[in-house]
This record gives sequence, C-alpha cells and structure tokens, in this order.
Amino acid sequence: MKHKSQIFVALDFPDAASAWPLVRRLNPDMCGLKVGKELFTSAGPEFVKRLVDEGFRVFLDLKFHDIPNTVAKAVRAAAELGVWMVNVHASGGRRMMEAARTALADFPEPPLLIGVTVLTSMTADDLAETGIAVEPADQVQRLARLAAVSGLDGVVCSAWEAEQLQAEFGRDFVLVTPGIRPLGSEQGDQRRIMTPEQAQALGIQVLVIGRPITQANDPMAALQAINHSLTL
Ligand SMILES: O=c1ccn([C@@H]2O[C@H](COP(=O)(O)O)[C@@H](O)[C@H]2O)c(=O)[nH]1
Repeated sequence: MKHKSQIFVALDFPDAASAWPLVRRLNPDMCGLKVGKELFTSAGPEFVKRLVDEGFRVFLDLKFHDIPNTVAKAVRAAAELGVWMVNVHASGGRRMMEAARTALADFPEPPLLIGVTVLTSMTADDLAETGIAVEPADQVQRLARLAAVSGLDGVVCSAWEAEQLQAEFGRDFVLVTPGIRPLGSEQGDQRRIMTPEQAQALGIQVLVIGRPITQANDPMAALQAINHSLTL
C-alpha cells in the first residue's frame, strides 16, 4: 500500500466535540482514522464525511453482522460516505459476505471490504464459552478462508495470526491488526497483543491503535513516537 503510515488511530471518543481537538492536530500523512461504534453512534455519518473531506483515510469499524440484505445495504451506505475501509463479521457467513461484496460492485473506487475474525480481546477460554472449542489461531484461519472465498479484501485479526495468514493468502490479502501495544503501555481488555515494531516487521498493512495514543498525556507525541519507531 502506498500510504505513509500504517497506523490507524481508533477515535474512541464519546462525541465529536471530544474527538476534534485531536483530529485538528493530525494530518492525513500521519495516520488514518478509525471510527467505531461509540463515536459513530453519537456523531453519525456527518462526522465521518467531514474526516473524509479533510483527506483522511477512514476505517469505518462498525463490524456489520446481520442478514445478507441488511449487511449489503449497510456496506453500500458506508461506501457512499467515501470511507477507505469497512468491515463485516466473517462469522456472518459466506452468503452475507458475498452480498456485501456484490453491493460494492458498482462503486468505481470501493472501500476495502474486510472480515472480522476473532476479536483481539478474546482468548481460547472466551471462544470456548461461545461454543467454539478451538484455539483463536485456528478459528481465525477458518474465518479468513471463508472471507477469502467470499471475495473480501482481507481480515481483522491479531498480529499473532499474521504469519499463518500470509503463508496461506499471500501479501495482497490485507491484514488489519488491533491489539497493538507499544512497550510500556497498558494492555487493558486486549489479550492477543503485539508491539507496533513487531507487527510492522511481519509486514502487516494496517495497525490499529487507540488508547495508547488517545489516552496518552500527549497523544501527538505518542503517535509521533510510534511513527518514528516504524521508520527506523
Ligand atoms: O478484534 C478487534 C476488532 C476491533 N477492535 C477495535 O480496535 C480498537 C482498539 O483500541 P485500543 O484502545 O488500542 O485497544 C477499538 O476501537 C476496538 O473496537 C479491536 O480492538 N479488536
């Protein structure tokens, strides 16, 4: 990918007014921006459009998971906002993902369509409680296969699964990895984590980082330090 930073800052803020002070200090070369459920629910599509208009690559992280018709229409609505990437839960199944793919067919520059595999907050025990008694890596692989045959551009996974996915799907299959934690930052609710430098060394295309930047005493300095560490 030709963009300057692989970092996508997760704008997990309660509303637009809380997010803007940081956004105003950023520029599109420093990072992409991820809008998730909290901010989208309060700030809505207008906020997303504003970020797009300011030239940011926007990852709309709403993890759609519904019947095929509903997901297809939601994905189209996301594409109409001009976002760079949108995602659906791969566990929604092949017909759901194919419907999402088809829904983007007539966009000249569709957003990347990405399937969420196993959330980076989950362990084998968490999976087992949902009735899936396998290691996260195995479930990630299974869902990534389904995403690939459904025509998706890549998956959300943890950096720990990157090597096995690259070996099977090649480097054009986009890997998006949250659970990125610079050394010394708090793990919080994340479980399958890796540092930005280790993730970059694996050739992962998109590194999603939220709290280690947004909750830092100086978010700009935190982002700059990570970007700098990735250019060394
Ligand atoms: O498996 C997943 C999928 C999405 N996320 C999202 O990424 C960010 C991570 O934020 P941090 O503060 O760096 O933990 C957050 O918006 C999640 O909703 C994820 O963490 N894991």
